[in-house]
Amino acid sequence: MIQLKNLSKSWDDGKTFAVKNVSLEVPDGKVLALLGGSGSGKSTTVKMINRLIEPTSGSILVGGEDITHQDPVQLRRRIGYVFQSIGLLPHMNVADNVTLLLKLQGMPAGERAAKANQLLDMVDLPHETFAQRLPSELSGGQRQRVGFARALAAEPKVMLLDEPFGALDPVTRDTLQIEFSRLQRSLGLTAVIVTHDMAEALLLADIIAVMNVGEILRIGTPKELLQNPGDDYVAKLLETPRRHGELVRELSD
Ligand SMILES: Nc1ncnc2c1ncn2[C@@H]1O[C@H](COP(=O)(O)OP(=O)(O)OP(=O)(O)O)[C@@H](O)[C@H]1O
Repeated sequence: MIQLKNLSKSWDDGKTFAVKNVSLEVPDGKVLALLGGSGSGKSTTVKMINRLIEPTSGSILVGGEDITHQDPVQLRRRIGYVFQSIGLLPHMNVADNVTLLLKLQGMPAGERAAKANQLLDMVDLPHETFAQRLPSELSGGQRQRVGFARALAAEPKVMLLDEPFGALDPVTRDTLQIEFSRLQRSLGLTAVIVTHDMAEALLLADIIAVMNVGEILRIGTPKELLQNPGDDYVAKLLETPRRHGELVRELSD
């Protein structure tokens, strides 16, 4: 569903590369986690898939079509995008935020309201309670749910998620991760999720691509990485969730 071929991005005429020669594939209905430290090129990679950033070289195919020459606005209607700061419009209520894109596409108000209700219920924000609220009247986790509902409004097949759970407390994060997995599977979404948290990648992804200084160090299923990290940095990233798991097990014995 998503194919990146030798994708690179340089901001300074090839002196340094934010993303260098990245090739990967995400099959239909699967989740790929882009994992790595700060500045490793994760966000830049994701933003090239919906053309928020133009690649320096390489190609991107979505659903078999090269998207590098597609109209960015049309493209972004087909690709849901969820990011940490969410970007809800503060003066607009939740229902209008969720269906803003559909309004721009000309959907009549009545239909839009029904769609907003359906989307809010889907992300576990009962519309009777939440549809008319302003973003400032929501918790961080609730706001992130609105972000998901908005990304799902145009019924995309592909979702890009840039650290969607990063700013949430651990319990809310855990709940939203589980709900995201449920929605992703039931809707058959193909997704790329950016994270710096190995535990999150292990839990959510079918494929994990570990990035460092713009390049992919290692790509494989969670099981493949756990069985054979294949690289010191990858082994180090796997250490923390492993140690936490062992510690909790010891304490509960
Ligand atoms: N507009 C820009 N101009 C110049 N350099 C940029 C620009 N945007 C990003 N970079 C550089 O590209 C590199 C990769 O940035 P990117 O945001 O993709 O990293 P990241 O892995 O998503 O990091 P984080 O986890 O901190 O969000 C960084 O060194 C960054 O400074």
